Amino acid sequence: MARSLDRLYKGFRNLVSLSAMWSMKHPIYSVSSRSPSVRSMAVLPFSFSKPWDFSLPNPSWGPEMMQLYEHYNSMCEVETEGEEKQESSWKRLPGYNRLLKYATGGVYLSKMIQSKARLFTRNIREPGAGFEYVLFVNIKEQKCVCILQAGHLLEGPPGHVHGGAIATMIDTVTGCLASLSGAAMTANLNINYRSPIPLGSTVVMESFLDKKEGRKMFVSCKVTSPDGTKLHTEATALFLSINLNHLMGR
Ligand SMILES: CCCCCCCCCCCCCC(=O)SCCNC(=O)CCNC(=O)[C@H](O)C(C)(C)COP(=O)(O)OP(=O)(O)OC[C@H]1O[C@@H](n2cnc3c(N)ncnc32)[C@H](O)[C@@H]1OP(=O)(O)O
Repeated sequence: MARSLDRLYKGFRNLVSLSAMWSMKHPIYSVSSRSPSVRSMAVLPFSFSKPWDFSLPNPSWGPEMMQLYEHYNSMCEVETEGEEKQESSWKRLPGYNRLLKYATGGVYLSKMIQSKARLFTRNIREPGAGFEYVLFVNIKEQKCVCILQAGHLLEGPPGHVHGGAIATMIDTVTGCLASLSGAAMTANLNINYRSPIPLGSTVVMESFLDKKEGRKMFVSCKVTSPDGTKLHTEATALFLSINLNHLMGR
């Protein structure tokens, strides 16, 4: 069973990298209209064969989100050094609302794969209402950047983002970085909230792998305004790499 779980995790990672390669080969459509039909029209040809990728632009994205997206997405393109073409160390990660939808694993996985289960950060269907975000990873530098536009359903203090929603995103970004080389779970998360994040605004979340000691990964995260002048939140986290049997309670 351990082998089938490992295959499942590898399958998921392959899906991630294939989709990332696919998205690099097919330029993202430009968002010039605010009409909600723009996204559905543009995505339609692929929606039957591919799961919906939430980390592509949609009409709810404001100019700051689009600008940041284009900036980081351009870094994912192939780098040219003289005549030599080199693969960029930046990758955009596609975002799906289910991790295990396409997995097969028989009876052992039936406990984990529930048809109604959805990834917490991707379960609000209305574009712009919840977490609009894209993750970019740099494997060489062990760094993860997330651009986030926080929607109106994430309110905590009036007009501002809920601290739990910020924590959720920090866990997601640091968790993504910690999981690059295999499954990992959050053991500890420390957060300092420095300045409130207005609803509807866009922020940049940068996460670094500070130290690795055996199974322990010490990761930090900083949330700032797009130009980096305003610090919103700082966090440190401890992740432990796990064998996927851990999720089966074995
Ligand atoms: C998973 C699939 C991922 C797919 C990727 C999609 C990305 C999606 C992004 C979403 C991502 C979202 C991510 C999420 O939301 S993950 C969901 C939130 N996290 C959890 O639910 C985790 C619950 N806890 C556990 O399962 C276990 O406690 C873990 C696995 C963490 C450790 O239990 P395990 O039995 O394995 O280890 P151990 O107890 O022998 O300890 C080993 C060592 O670690 C040290 N230690 C342990 N705990 C702490 C602590 N709190 N502070 C300081 N140190 C701690 C301990 O002292 C020892 O050190 P030493 O004595 O050896 O020196």
